[in-house]
Amino acid sequence: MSFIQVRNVWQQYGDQTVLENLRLDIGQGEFCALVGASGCGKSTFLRMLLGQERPHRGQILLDGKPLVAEPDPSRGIVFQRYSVLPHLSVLDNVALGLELPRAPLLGRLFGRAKAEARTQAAQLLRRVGLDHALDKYPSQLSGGMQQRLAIAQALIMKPRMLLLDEPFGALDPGIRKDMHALLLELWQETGLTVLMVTHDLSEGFTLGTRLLVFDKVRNDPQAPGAYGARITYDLPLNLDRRATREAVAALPAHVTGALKTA
Ligand SMILES: Nc1ncnc2c1ncn2[C@@H]1O[C@H](COP(=O)(O)OP(=O)(O)OP(=O)(O)O)[C@@H](O)[C@H]1O
Repeated sequence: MSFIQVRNVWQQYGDQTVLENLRLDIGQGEFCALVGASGCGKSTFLRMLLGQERPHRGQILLDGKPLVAEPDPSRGIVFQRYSVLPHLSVLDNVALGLELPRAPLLGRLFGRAKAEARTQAAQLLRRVGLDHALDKYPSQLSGGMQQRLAIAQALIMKPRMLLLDEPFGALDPGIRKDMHALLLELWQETGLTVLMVTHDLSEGFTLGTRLLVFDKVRNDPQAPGAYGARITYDLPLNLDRRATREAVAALPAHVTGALKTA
């Protein structure tokens, strides 16, 4: 059974149909790049997967069960900008994700639990290359560093699905390349299912194991809101990389641990 099943999903706001009849199966560990014209509903689709909004019609299933229409730790999201909290340090931005669910009233843990949350956060920040910036504030970070922080913030909850809405759109080409490498490494290591909206087709081709093209094929000038976008192309990509990841995932843990250290 597919991890994500999208069954005849429609979305509309007032009398404007945005998405029509999306049908899609996504397996655990796929990396889907979503492309399409501006305004055709890609972010709307991510918001439905996140549980921020419900489909107007149709259903989304996760592991065969209806998706709960509220944010849930199994789903992490990174936006192009403004994902991180400006008044918290880098370390606190990431540790907060662990603290909030465990201490919902005060929002903070104390003693050993707090130390553990901070140690875990610091380890992940080292993994994304931010170990030298734990006490800095987001405004003191470059764009690339802020996105590393946003990725760490999303990953600390160990989500199964990572949703990325043009995460590298505001970055310089050199920094983008570094971020691509980091994202692929994290994807390879974690078995995450990734859905990434991008306006850069080459980025989609480089990173994705699958390219989903959203397009509005029907248009009625008399009723501009009548039709929405559909997925018009669903192309498999980078099959070698997918196969490599599957082969790595099949190796015993002691071997992969040694590989990572190496
Ligand atoms: N909450 C909302 N209420 C009303 N209309 C909305 C709402 N959210 C999105 N829309 C409309 O739905 C359409 C799709 O928007 P969406 O942001 O999903 O497109 P997109 O493909 O992600 O665009 P872009 O590539 O420019 O980010 C737009 O016309 C937008 O104005």
